[in-house]
Amino acid sequence: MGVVPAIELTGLTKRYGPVVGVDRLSLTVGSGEVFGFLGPNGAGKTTTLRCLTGLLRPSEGRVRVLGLDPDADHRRVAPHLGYLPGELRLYPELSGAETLDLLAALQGAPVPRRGELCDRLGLTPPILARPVGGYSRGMKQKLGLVQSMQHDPQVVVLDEPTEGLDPLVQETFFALLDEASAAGRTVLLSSHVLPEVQRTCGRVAIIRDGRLVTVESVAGLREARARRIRLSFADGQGARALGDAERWAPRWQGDRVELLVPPSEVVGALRTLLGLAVADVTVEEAGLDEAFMDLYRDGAGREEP
Ligand SMILES: Nc1ncnc2c1ncn2[C@@H]1O[C@H](COP(=O)(O)OP(=O)(O)OP(=O)(O)O)[C@@H](O)[C@H]1O
Repeated sequence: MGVVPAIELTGLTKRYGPVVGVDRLSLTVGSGEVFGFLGPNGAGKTTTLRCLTGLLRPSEGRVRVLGLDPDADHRRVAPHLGYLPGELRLYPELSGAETLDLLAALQGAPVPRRGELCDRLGLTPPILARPVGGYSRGMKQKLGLVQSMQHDPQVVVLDEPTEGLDPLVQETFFALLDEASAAGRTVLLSSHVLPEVQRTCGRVAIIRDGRLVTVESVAGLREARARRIRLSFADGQGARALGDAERWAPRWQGDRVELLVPPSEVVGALRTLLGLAVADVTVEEAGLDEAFMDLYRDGAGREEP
């Protein structure tokens, strides 16, 4: 497919009557990327993924998967696209194997990876022979993962893929993502689980209220994250004036104070603070989840209309 991006959204807008699910979202994801899609509840993640897989028609804007319109060109896109919905609905009376056959027919492609994926995820032939109505939540999720990759698609779209999976199976899933990326496949992964995103994704987009807040590399987010400076004072006087350092929103607990300071300002902050009667000081990186949380909460960098 040459230089055609695996996924390209241009001004994607989806309205449900008066409710705007996604608002002018533009995003490009290249081949071989494992791309994270994050945002608080109701941010528009599922809506975006449904537009990407041709299940919803955009109100405005353009969606391209491998250069094709997944709505108008559904039959051409389907063999190259895998999708795990957030709420997988299955026919309870069909067996696991019949379910995979049915979904393969909809994908319109051979399923060269089905056996290997079932093996690795522990879906044995006796399990696959049972009706899925009797499957546990984790077993259903595994079946969902197998169907999303059984036809070895170029682009895999996963909505909350590790829901219900035990930690061992999650490790297998992470290995599958690494392998997919190494093989030049593209994975778009919507998730609320920050360590999972940190572990698997190269870049992440954060959306909020249907709008793109930021697109960042996970490494970039890590570098930009604030440093946590903790100071303690030995004289038992509790909270006191911190001079210039007040602007980093000090949080006091008795004689100890904590500040979150941008990396470029740490040295200046320490100069100011160490002029006070400090008994002890530590500086450490704040967690990546805090960087995410700030973006979730504030919508930093969000464009106004
Ligand atoms: N079928 C629908 N009819 C009306 N409004 C809808 C419909 N589907 C989604 N919405 C609205 O669109 C917005 C985005 O919802 P969406 O399900 O895409 O969010 P999400 O980011 O996937 O949320 P979550 O993390 O809770 O799954 C919400 O305000 C939601 O109420």
